[in-house]
Order: sequence, then C-alpha cells, then structure tokens
Amino acid sequence: MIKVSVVGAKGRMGSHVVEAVNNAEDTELALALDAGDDLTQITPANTDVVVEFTVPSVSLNNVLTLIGQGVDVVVGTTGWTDEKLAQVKAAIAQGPKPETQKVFIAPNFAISAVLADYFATKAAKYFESAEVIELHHPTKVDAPSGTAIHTARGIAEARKAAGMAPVPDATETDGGSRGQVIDGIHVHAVRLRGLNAHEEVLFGNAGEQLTIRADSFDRTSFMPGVLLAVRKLTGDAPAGLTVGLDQFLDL
Ligand SMILES: NC(=O)C1=CN([C@@H]2O[C@H](COP(=O)(O)OP(=O)(O)OC[C@H]3O[C@@H](n4cnc5c(N)ncnc54)[C@H](O)[C@@H]3O)[C@@H](O)[C@H]2O)C=CC1
Ligand SMILES: O=C(O)C1=N[C@H](C(=O)O)C[C@H](O)C1
Repeated sequence: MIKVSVVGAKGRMGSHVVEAVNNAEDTELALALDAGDDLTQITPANTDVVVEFTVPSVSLNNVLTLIGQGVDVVVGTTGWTDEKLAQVKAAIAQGPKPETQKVFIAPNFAISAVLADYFATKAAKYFESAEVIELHHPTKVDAPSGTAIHTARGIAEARKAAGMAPVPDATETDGGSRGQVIDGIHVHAVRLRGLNAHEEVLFGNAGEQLTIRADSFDRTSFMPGVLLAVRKLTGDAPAGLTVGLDQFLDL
C-alpha cells in the first residue's frame, strides 16, 4: 500500500483527495493536515507521498518543508512562477535526498484540461490569433487560473518556435477588458456561481475559428490524475522536479 499524507485536507480539493486515497485499493491515508498543523509530523517513516492542495501564498513554503523532511510531493496548488520553481530545484539539490527526491507539480489534474492544453500547443502555429478564456467558481482566490497561465505560455512558445508575428490587435484604449497579457497571449477570467473549472482556447484566421474547450463539472474529475501522479512518484517518475500531468501520459 502507498502511504499518502494530505496537506490542505480540509479544503475543497484536499477533502476529495482524502476520499480518493481512502477508496483506492493501493493507497492508504497516513496524515491529513491543514492550516496550523506542523508539517514536520510527516516523515518517510509514515508517508511515501504527500499531496499538497492549499493556497498559492503558502504552497512554496510547504513544499520546501516537505523536501526538508525527505518525502516526495505531488502539488496541485497554483501560483508557480519560474522563480518559485527554481527555489524548489535548489531545495532538492540541498535537501536530504538530492539524487532521489521527487516533486511533481500539475496546473491541472483533469484529463480534459491536460488534453485541451496539449491540443492548443499543437494548433497554435496554424492560427494568426489566439486568446484564452478561463471560467471558474467564484470562491477561487487566484486569477487567471494556473491552467490558463500554462496554456498561454505553451501557445506563446509554439508561436515563437514557428517564428510567428504578435497576435493582431488594434486596441488603443483598454480599461482592462482585453484581459491579462501573458507572453503576448490575452487571458480572460470569468467567476460565476454554478461553475467549477472550465477553459476555452480560441484560435482565429481570416474566415475561420477553432475552439478548444475543457469542462470540469465536478472535483472528482481531478482524482484519477492525482492518483496517477501518486503512483508514478512511487514508481518510475524521474527524480527531481517534474511539471505537468502530460509528462506522465503517452501523448
Ligand atoms: N491542479 C489541479 O488540478 C487543481 C488545482 N487547484 C488548486 O488547488 C488549490 C486549492 O484549491 P481549493 O481546494 O479549491 O482551495 P480551498 O480554499 O478549498 O482549500 C485550501 C485548504 O488549504 C488550507 N491551508 C491554508 N493554509 C495552509 C497551510 N499553511 N498549511 C496547510 N493547509 C493550509 C486551508 O485551510 C484549506 O483547507 C488552489 O490553488 C487551486 O487553484 C484546484 C483544483 C484543481
Ligand atoms: O481553483 C480551482 O478550482 C482550480 N484551479 C486550478 C487552476 O487554477 O488552474 C485548476 C482548475 O482550473 C481548478
């Protein structure tokens, strides 16, 4: 049995992870911790993998603490900048098991979102225009979503590799309606009661449009991806930092 501890266990995602770990045949719940709990209770003696779903403002510190504890970590929390990722890599190098430590961070664990993101990077070089719209429940604290940031960056990278010009945009006055620009791609965030997690990527050429849309209607949609990551970390996932569930899929 894989012993899994959950950090952020009382949250919307954390509570689903606790249930998923309890229900899977090959995993068992070790510790379920939340705000105010001491993470140094988690050790290799009681835990094989930690799953961390908290809030962007605390996640980096939690991950650094867990690396210091010598336990492998699956992270679903958003807010990961290049600078924060560099801190994780440095902590692994200086931690108790620099050769074998595994940390996995996924902007999204839902297969629909991972595939939408992947298809968007494939489509990017064929369209003059590209914009991302993400739509979420109104209790979400960050905007735009971690997934939308990842999608926009992937599109921008693909456009750059193809030597494309910037997306056409004649806007001269903007009070914010054109959204946040991430690596040249406009990203729009909607918060609406009744929604869970949704993303639309719009691609346009003269006379045609491609829309790629992923809808996660329920948080159970993230659980197969979380369990896959847990199993990969106790199996053949590479040591070090890995980002994105696409790394564990045969795409
Ligand atoms: N990667 C993915 O597939 C998904 C990622 N998310 C992300 O996961 C994160 C959590 O989302 P939700 O569960 O909806 O939020 P939430 O607000 O329901 O849960 C966060 C939990 O973290 C706890 N917490 C806060 N500070 C803590 C600390 N220092 N130590 C331990 N626990 C602490 C809170 O008490 C709360 O129980 C967000 O960043 C969200 O964007 C959400 C859904 C899917
Ligand atoms: O907060 C959420 O709910 C979600 N957060 C992640 C994100 O910001 O991309 C993943 C998913 O969109 C749900």
